[in-house]
Formats: sequence, structure tokens, C-alpha cells
Amino acid sequence: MEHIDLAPIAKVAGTVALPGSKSISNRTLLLAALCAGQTTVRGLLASDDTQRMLEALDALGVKVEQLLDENGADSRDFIVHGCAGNFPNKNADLFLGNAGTAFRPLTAALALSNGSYHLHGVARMHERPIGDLVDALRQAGSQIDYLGNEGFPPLQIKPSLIKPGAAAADRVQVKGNVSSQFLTGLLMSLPLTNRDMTVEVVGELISKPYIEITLNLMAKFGLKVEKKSWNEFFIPAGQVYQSPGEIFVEGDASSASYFLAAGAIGGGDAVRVTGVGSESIQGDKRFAETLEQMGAQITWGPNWIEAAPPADGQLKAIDVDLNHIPDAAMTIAIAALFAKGKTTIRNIESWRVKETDRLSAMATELRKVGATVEEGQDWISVIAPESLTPNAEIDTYDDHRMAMCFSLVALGGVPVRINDPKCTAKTFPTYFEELARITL
Ligand SMILES: O=C(O)C1=C[C@@H](OP(=O)(O)O)[C@@H](O)[C@H](O)C1
Ligand SMILES: C=C(OP(=O)(O)O)C(=O)O
Repeated sequence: MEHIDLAPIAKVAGTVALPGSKSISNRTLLLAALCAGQTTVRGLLASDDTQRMLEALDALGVKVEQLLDENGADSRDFIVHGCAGNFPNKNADLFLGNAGTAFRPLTAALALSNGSYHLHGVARMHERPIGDLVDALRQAGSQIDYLGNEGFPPLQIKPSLIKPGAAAADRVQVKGNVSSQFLTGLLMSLPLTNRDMTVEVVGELISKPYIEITLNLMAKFGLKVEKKSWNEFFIPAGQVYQSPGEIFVEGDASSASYFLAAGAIGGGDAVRVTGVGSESIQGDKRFAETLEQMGAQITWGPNWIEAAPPADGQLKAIDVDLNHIPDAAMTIAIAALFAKGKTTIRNIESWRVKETDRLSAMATELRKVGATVEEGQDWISVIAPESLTPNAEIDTYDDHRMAMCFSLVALGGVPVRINDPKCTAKTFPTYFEELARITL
């Protein structure tokens, strides 16, 4: 198995320019594809997940041009030629890897696009639930078959077009407690029906800040959704997506969490991330608040965040509900290795259905470095050891966040081996190079 051996890191300091946000990149690509006219998307994330979305748009017949930089090399700027809500290819086979932000929204958009589409992914994607979204789309009149297990990808979508006035529901219900991406997919796609549509969220909605990202970006593309409450959204008929002309992708706030945690742990000066700050539309910026609760010194700018160790040098344990930042919450479990006391992270059951069962994977690997860990169905608690176990060999379960999280163990003055480091390519292919740049 390929691995990277990290030497103990005594100090970190410096600035990291964050790669583009995965959540914003993939939403923006789809919205730009759905609108009429051209959209220039600047600063798109280069990673497996965005590559899957670009390939899908290509297979659907949407033209996307990559622009060159001043040296003639590929830039991260793209021109998307929108298809005005009507994908040119009515038959396509889409491989979507393990990209939830591609799979769920594309399922919704294609289920309302009057074509035949086969959507599949890696083995783990076929274990990640999609039944709540399929149920909701069927209420709207879509025809979707499961090709493997009921409730999971792969899917076959059959032609169905929900015309204004057709006998399909104008109200769909969706469960909110497994993934917010189902609601995101519905919100972005139901305007294609050109009917007044109400989406009712049944039960608790998790990961709410991701819905804020969705609504924010839809608004940038001229689409108004009335949020009556977290359980009811109304999309008035007669709206079409309109190109904003040009749109800039923020830096990724989840990717920021590793560097901010490094700054808080790190025995050096502050670490600054740029591309995300107080004006960010991403909920994961609030990771910095949680780090602050642990004692870290946090400074905000409009487009940057800085983290430095606590004034007294000692992070403290916390007991927190992190349902609003499920991805960055993993980084808190690692920060707990450097905190005094028992840290408990609650309301994170969605960890079980992401890239791997993250509750189980986190518990297993934290124990390898000496932590005392307890795990429940939707929580984890971590007590740091007196000193971290040197030379732990960390398995990463094809989960980019496991690799990035456990790299921070090296800040505990011990060498650590990370297996399959290239799994960071899902959202951050150059992660280990960036970490090396702030290592003194
Ligand atoms: O909508 C999004 O961009 C995301 C929503 C979250 O998923 P859940 O809603 O499934 O928690 C998050 O974990 C994922 O990385 C990105
Ligand atoms: C859960 C994640 O990804 P996805 O978008 O595939 O759900 C993640 O990036 O942590």
C-alpha cells in the first residue's frame, strides 16, 4: 500500500491559499449548465469530485471550456455554455465516483429532464443512501429504477417530463435526517418543472448550512426560493435560471479546518488561510468558532481566518453538537488529541454514511495513536493519551478527510504513517504539499 511517512512537526506558521470549495464548485457547474447563456466560473476546485461533475456535463452535451492562464497553461477558470434547462443528450451513462455533490443533485436534475440516464459510482457510492431523494422525485412524477439494492445507487432514470398542469404533485415531501444533499438536489431541480412547487422536509433536517449555500447560489442565478421554515420551501413557477455572467468560487472552508487546527495546535506563529473568511457563504467557516471554544486564538478578516495556539498554550476539551459542520467536525476529533480533558462531539450520525463509516474509522484510528475513545450511534468522545504513540500506521478507508485529519498527529512530536495518501484527491490533491509549506 502506498503511504507517506510524516516526521514530527515542531512548528507551523504561514499562509495557505485554499483551493476552491467543493460544495460551491459542483453546485455552480450544475446551475451554470441549467441556465441560458454563458457563465464564466473562476477558481473552480481541481479534484476528483469536480472532475466527475465536469465529465457528467460533457456526457450530457453541455459545453465547458477551460481557460488558459497568462502563461498558456490550464487555469481554474471555465466558461460553461448553459443549456437553458434542457440537456442536449437524452441518453447518457454517468460515472460519478464517490461525489455526493455530483450524484444527488444530478439525480434530481436528470429525473426531471425527460431522458434515459444511467448513474453509477464507486462501490462505496453504491452503499450511500439515496432512497429519500428517489421517493421525493417519484412524487413529482419521475421514473427511477434501482439497478442494485433498493434505496441505493446505481440508478436508471427513465424519460418523464413534468409539464405545467400535468397530473403530478405540486408538493413533495423529503426526509431530512440522512443527507441535506437530497433537499439541495430538489431545490436546484424543481424549477425545471415550471410549476409552483413546495418541498416539505419531514423530520429533522441535518447539515442545514449546506442548504444556505444552495439558496445563496440559486439566488445568484436569479432563482428565488421562499424559505417558510426549515421544513417548508416554496419555489414559485415561471422562473428560469439566468447567468450571473461571472462567478467566483470561494476557497474551501472544510479544507481550511486542517490548517486552522494546525495553527491552534502548532507551537509556532499563527496559520492563516485565505479564500474563506467572515463573508464566506460556507457553514464550515464556523469550525473556527469551535476551535476558539477550545481556547485557540482566532482572528477573522473578510476573506481570511487565522488561528494561533491558546494564550496559555493549552487547548481544552469541549462537549459540542456539530451537526451544522459534519465535515470539519472530524478535525475537532483530532484537535481533541491535543486538548486537556474529554472532548465529545454529538449529533453526527451522518458520519456513518459518508466516504466510509467515519465514526467507526475515527474511533479505530484514534486508538492507534493512544487515545481513549468511546463511540455511540451518533457521537464520539476522545481523551488524549499522556503522549501520542509514535509510528502509528493510519488507515484512511479511501476517505480524504481521514488522511488530512491524521496528518495533524505529526504535530504531537511523533512520526506517523498515513496509508493511501492520494485519497485526498477527492477534494484536495495537493494537501500534503500545502502542509509541508507551513511546516517550519
Ligand atoms: O451539500 C454539500 O455540499 C455537502 C453536504 C454535506 O453532506 P450531508 O448533507 O450529507 O451531511 C457534506 O458532508 C458534504 O461534504 C457536502
Ligand atoms: C461527505 C463528503 O463528501 P460528499 O460530497 O461525497 O458527500 C465530504 O467531502 O466529506
